[in-house]
Amino acid sequence: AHAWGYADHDGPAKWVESFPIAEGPRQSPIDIIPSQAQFDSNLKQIKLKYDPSTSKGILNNGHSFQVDFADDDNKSTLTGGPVTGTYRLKQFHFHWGSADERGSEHTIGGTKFPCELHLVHWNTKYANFGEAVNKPDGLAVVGVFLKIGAANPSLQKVLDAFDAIKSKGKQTTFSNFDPKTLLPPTLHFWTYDGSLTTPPLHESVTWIVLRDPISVSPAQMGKFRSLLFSSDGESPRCMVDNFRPPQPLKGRKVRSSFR
Ligand SMILES: NS(=O)(=O)c1ccc(C(=O)NCc2cccc(F)c2F)cc1
Ligand SMILES: [Zn+2]
Repeated sequence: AHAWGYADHDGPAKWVESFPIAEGPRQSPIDIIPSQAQFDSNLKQIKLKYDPSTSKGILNNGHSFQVDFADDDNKSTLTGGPVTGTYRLKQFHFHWGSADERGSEHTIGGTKFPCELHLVHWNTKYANFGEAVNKPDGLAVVGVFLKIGAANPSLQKVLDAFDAIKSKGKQTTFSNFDPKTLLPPTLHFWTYDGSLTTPPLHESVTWIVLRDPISVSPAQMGKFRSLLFSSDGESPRCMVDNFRPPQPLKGRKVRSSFR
């Protein structure tokens, strides 16, 4: 079985054994070097239209936790930015560290953030997520950095559901949540062609990494670290450091929507 994780025995350095694309030409995440990004005046603003009624549930999948959305119509979509057509919101999830000095997947000039939010969207030119997930233009993921500061009330709504999803496989309903409340004040972004940052590492993602972070308090980061990788009955393993380190750029260009 393709059991993978973030420990020494099954972590990012080992993924290539089962997923050779781990050494492919468009792997994610990357280190974004702002001075080497190319401003592209043809990049449109990204338009995120999210309907809170599409939020369904929250699940601990043993690698992270995710909030899932109904994606049977165009109620919650991403358009504009670097993408053509309409991409539907499927889920959002996070990656975080065991301490505030690490946790993000993308880095900015080598700077790591304590946490990174990923809003996952699939291209409606394909029938569904499963069809889109391995196509070169199949997915668009918006990445948002979290920076230590004031407690984030919108994030707190998500964290308040954690008692019901502490261990792997647990899920509960999560209704009427508006992911727009997790976005920073401006949608300036960097964009590049990349991949899923977890196995199967499909090279199917147009990455849209927002320049501005949102806030998270130290106590809220502590709540993230209270989740477990392990399922009930197994010896408890704290869900921390569930991030892949930056991968080689291999000649790719990173474009910016801002000067
Ligand atoms: N961190 S990220 O934003 O790059 C990322 C986003 C989505 C997925 C995912 O959906 N995985 C499960 C999954 C389910 C069905 C089919 C798949 F290929 C698959 F990867 C993995 C990583
Ligand atoms: Zn992710």
